[in-house]
Amino acid sequence: MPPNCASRWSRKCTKGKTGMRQNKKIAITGGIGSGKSTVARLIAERGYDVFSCDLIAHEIYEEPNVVREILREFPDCATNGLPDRKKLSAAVFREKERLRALEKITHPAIMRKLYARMEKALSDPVFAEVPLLFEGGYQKDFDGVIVVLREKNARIGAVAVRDGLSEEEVERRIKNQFDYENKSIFEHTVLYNDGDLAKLREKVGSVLEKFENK
Ligand SMILES: CC(C)(COP(=O)(O)OP(=O)(O)OC[C@H]1O[C@@H](n2cnc3c(N)ncnc32)[C@H](O)[C@@H]1O)[C@@H](O)C(=O)NCCC(=O)NCCS
Ligand SMILES: Nc1ncnc2c1ncn2[C@@H]1O[C@H](COP(=O)(O)OP(=O)(O)OP(=O)(O)O)[C@@H](O)[C@H]1O
Repeated sequence: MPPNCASRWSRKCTKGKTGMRQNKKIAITGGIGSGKSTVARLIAERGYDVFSCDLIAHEIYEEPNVVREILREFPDCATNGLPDRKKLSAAVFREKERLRALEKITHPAIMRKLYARMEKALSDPVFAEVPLLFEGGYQKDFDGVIVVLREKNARIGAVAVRDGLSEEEVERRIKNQFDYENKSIFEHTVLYNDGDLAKLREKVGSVLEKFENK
């Protein structure tokens, strides 16, 4: 089924106070390499609209306002007058304060774009992959949250291979993320990515049933 096709879902969008269509918004989150994008793809395959903050995070580097602010805050991370992702990455993942400064610029721009897209989405529910949901306190803006959990060594190995990073570089990113292993996440829908892709597909099916029947 093509993405954006909501026709097979019997659930109709409800109307809010403004009379505007209101679709239920579900965030997909989890640590680096946990399988968020894979889960997002499996959900999209079933015809739901699914957005990705990772993709939007790349798009905003085309926005003149964002570029200007990043260059002002990180003049040492430019190449040919534009923000250089490699230099930024080397700077921010080593120093929490610099990461917070970058996020202060990027997160509002990312979330603005995401909310605008979700408002226009056709499917109900609509999903969004939001890697830094808890770090940014954005969970309150969603009607539901799916937390994808995967064993740490499997995450590190998969990301190192996928992105050509060293295991130390992956661990550095994990250290800057929400501690899914020690924090209470069990009020949300937890999806354990602890098997092969077929098993994950099955689990995604069960989770979707839960949201369809709510
Ligand atoms: C620092 C940047 C330039 C590094 O770019 P690079 O191309 O090397 O990595 P990329 O963007 O593909 O991210 C790879 C992975 O790193 C992790 N990561 C990215 N940003 C962050 C962050 N702010 N905190 C912790 N982990 C992060 C994510 O798991 C992500 O999937 C870039 O990640 C960035 O602009 N980050 C700030 C925007 C942001 O917070 N993005 C997260 C999605 S909401
Ligand atoms: N159950 C699984 N079986 C085999 N490979 C998997 C499984 N889940 C995820 N992977 C692989 O692990 C890697 C990381 O998964 P994915 O990209 O979905 O994670 P992510 O949480 O979106 O990562 P990031 O935070 O870096 O964006 C990918 O190469 C993916 O194909």
